[in-house]
Amino acid sequence: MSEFDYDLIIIGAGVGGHGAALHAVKCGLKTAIIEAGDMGGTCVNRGCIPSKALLAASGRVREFKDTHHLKDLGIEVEGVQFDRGTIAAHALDLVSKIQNDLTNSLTRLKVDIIRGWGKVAGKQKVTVATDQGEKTFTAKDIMLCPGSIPFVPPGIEIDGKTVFTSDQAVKLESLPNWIAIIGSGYIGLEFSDVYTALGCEVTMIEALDNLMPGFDPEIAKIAQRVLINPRDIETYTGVFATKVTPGTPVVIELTDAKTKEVIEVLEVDACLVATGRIPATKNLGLESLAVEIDRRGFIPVNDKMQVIRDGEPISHLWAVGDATGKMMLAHAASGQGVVAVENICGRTKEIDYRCIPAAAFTHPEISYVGLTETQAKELGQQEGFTVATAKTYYKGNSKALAEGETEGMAKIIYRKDTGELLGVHIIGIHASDLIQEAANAIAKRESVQNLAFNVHTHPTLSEILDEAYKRAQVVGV
Ligand SMILES: Cc1cc2nc3c(=O)[nH]c(=O)nc-3n(C[C@H](O)[C@H](O)[C@H](O)COP(=O)(O)OP(=O)(O)OC[C@H]3O[C@@H](n4cnc5c(N)ncnc54)[C@H](O)[C@@H]3O)c2cc1C
Ligand SMILES: NC(=O)c1ccc[n+]([C@@H]2O[C@H](COP(=O)([O-])OP(=O)(O)OC[C@H]3O[C@@H](n4cnc5c(N)ncnc54)[C@H](O)[C@@H]3O)[C@@H](O)[C@H]2O)c1
Repeated sequence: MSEFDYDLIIIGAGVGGHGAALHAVKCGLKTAIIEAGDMGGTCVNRGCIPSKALLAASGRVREFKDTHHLKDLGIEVEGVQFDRGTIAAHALDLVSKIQNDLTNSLTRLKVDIIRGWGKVAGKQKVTVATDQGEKTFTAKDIMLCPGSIPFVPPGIEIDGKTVFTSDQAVKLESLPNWIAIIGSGYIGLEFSDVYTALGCEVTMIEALDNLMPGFDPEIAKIAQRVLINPRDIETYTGVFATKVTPGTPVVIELTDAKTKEVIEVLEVDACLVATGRIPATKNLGLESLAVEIDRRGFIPVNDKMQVIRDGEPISHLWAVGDATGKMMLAHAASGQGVVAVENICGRTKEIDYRCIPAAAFTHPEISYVGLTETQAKELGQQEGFTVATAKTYYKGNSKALAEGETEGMAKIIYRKDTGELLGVHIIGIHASDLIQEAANAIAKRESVQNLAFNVHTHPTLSEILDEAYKRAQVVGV
């Protein structure tokens, strides 16, 4: 008989907590998961799932509206009709299905689901504020997976109707004629894709000097040409939205990032605030173990996912997911969860962020894995190697030509001496699927010259990467 109620208690049933719980059961750990809100967290309820459902429907509308493209394939479609409410319902139904599947997968595996607000209450102890009062549980190990919430800059007022974050946008309650989107990151980009496909006019406001600052600059340039310029999108860069007042109209004060002077006041029908996310690490009881969150509120962890205090791991305390601030992605969260459980079971494992891919599910898509060219060059300077790149284009690929979808590029970044693949960046149709091959290669630290021996199916888009590996020139071997 164990001295603890559980081997593992997980706080937060988002994808991080869920991934960890499934792996814990597989490893024979008696596991409980605590959730105060919706089972499945952000990804299932307010993130990946509903946004991809909206992108799927709006992407089809965009396709059917592209009469020139269809005509080239010999197809004529007259007048595309869509129903906003049904598109919104498709997203909502999918959320409900996946939420149920996720909850059932836990109950089937006999993971105890405890509903309420969980807090660390000292070493190997948690309390939960349930509907029946506070309960205390002990566990050999505790894993924190509280996730993140939208960041709303000061001066911006959210009313949830005319000024909102992605939490409300995924419900697609209206299609404003003119919507301002603040931020040109993942959420800004994906929602500009949805809104423009469904006929809304978009004004995109980005504080930094370039749109999509998180992406490789060459890819961002193509993205601007393909995803922004031909669409009903007006853009501001180097400009902060310093004051946003909800209402009819929504009033937005724009301030130059350098001069700090108000340069314009916009009046629009609605405003989506997509300015990043912050960790949900308040009221978690971290002080009971003297854990100090960092300046931005993230829980400090090492690559084994142990929580760090004064540079040293705290025994039996783990954290994964958005709250660790490493890579705010669903699959990164569950990958971290698996790593933590492996270490809990005594098998040393470290997370390898280099091989975790990311994708924006726009039409066409953008994806990447590993280092950017700048990061690779910095590493090269530190470690004494030269970096090279090779690029291939969708317009040279038979499958892309057959589809009539020739906008796009793949760029590979590698060590010129050993050929080790360091990073891959893709824009074009199915970029989110194509990146996985590169992620697997980087995980094994494979070289481009070996990757070039892999035979790819013809005619497929995968030949875009095949061609890039073959074009790469390695001098050291
Ligand atoms: C619009 C949008 C689209 C996205 N699209 C993608 C995508 O396509 N691909 C992708 O990889 N990522 C995407 N993401 C990011 C992804 O949703 C997150 O990276 C992921 O949800 C993080 O998982 P998590 O488990 O760390 O946290 P969360 O999913 O935020 O889950 C944390 C859970 O913990 C609960 N909780 C918090 N504190 C407590 C407490 N003290 N007690 C009890 N319960 C608590 C919360 O209620 C929540 O349910 C998207 C995000 C957004 C907003
Ligand atoms: N497909 C996906 O994987 C996916 C999709 C959506 C969200 N996400 C995750 O959700 C997180 C949040 O997404 P996001 O798009 O909100 O954040 P982001 O960090 O990707 O982009 C935010 C952008 O807003 C800009 N910004 C910040 N404050 C501003 C202001 N006051 N005025 C103008 N611009 C401002 C920033 O410079 C940045 O470019 C991301 O980190 C991402 O990991 C992932």
